[in-house]
Amino acid sequence: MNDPVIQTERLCRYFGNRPIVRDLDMRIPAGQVTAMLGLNGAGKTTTIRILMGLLRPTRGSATVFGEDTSQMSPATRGRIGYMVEGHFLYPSMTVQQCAKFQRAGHATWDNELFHQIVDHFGIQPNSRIAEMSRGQRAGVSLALVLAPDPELLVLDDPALGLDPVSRRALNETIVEFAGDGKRTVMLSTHLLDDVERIADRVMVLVGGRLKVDTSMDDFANRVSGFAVKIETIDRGQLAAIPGLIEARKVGDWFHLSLADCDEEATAAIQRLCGDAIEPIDMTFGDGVLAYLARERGESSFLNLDRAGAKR
Ligand SMILES: Nc1ncnc2c1ncn2[C@@H]1O[C@H](COP(=O)(O)OP(=O)(O)OP(=O)(O)O)[C@@H](O)[C@H]1O
Repeated sequence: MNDPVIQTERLCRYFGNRPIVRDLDMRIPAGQVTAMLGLNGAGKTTTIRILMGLLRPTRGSATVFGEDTSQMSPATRGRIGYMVEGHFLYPSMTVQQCAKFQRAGHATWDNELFHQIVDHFGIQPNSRIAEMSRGQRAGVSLALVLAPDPELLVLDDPALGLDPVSRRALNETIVEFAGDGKRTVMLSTHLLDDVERIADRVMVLVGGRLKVDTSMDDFANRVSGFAVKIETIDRGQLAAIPGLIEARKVGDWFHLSLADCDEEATAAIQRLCGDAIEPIDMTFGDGVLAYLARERGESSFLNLDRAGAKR
């Protein structure tokens, strides 16, 4: 098997005495699009900043192209395109000036590619950054990052605040870039629909820990849902269900989401409610939400009916 492009081992990062990234063992294979999901504050940007050599780990290690990220050589850095959250660009520059400024720092620069991407976002090359929409600025940032033809593209929440048309342009550009399987993309995002469209792999960070790291197909096969008819379940009973991700009360039913459901798990559920079990079709979004809602700690006993009645 090929060496992973990104690898972390027991990676930890504290801010003060707060653990933000915890024991992360991550392997990002070459030639795939990997999406990192997680609630606000889960540690996605912190992880990316460590991978880009901008932040040192408190413990553990991170390598990109086999090189320790805290001592990354300029040659390795040159193989990476990194687009930061918020797409910072100098407001007074025009698009062309941005390109001229950026290409001076890169031996490889594909000007035609730069202009194709800019055009795809509906941007005129002589427009000034200060006069652009957020989506257009994202387009310029992406073009600046892709024009040097990086082998690894790292995008931190690239779709933040973009309208649907700009988002589509962004997704199409990412897919096109990764398309031939020679380049690797890692992005953090909150947009589950986009992940389904463009990602090959998904990671879910929960409270700084990696709870999911798998292919999209595997994720769909490994997360299952059941509706069980039972008045109440206590925490002890929930703890006895192996692989339980989340339990939500919906009307007279509890909806249970499970990872890697096996006979033992099914038997544990049957002990609770006999045959009053119905399988639920779980979408990708349902599966991810089960992990994320559990993290927020509000969902285990959420009764949607009651929530509705309060309004
Ligand atoms: N330099 C810093 N000093 C202290 N705390 C920090 C620092 N950088 C990040 N944090 C804290 O670490 C936590 C994780 O932040 P991070 O930006 O990694 O989350 P995230 O998963 O990217 O969130 P979002 O989805 O909102 O972008 C947050 O609580 C944040 O306030």
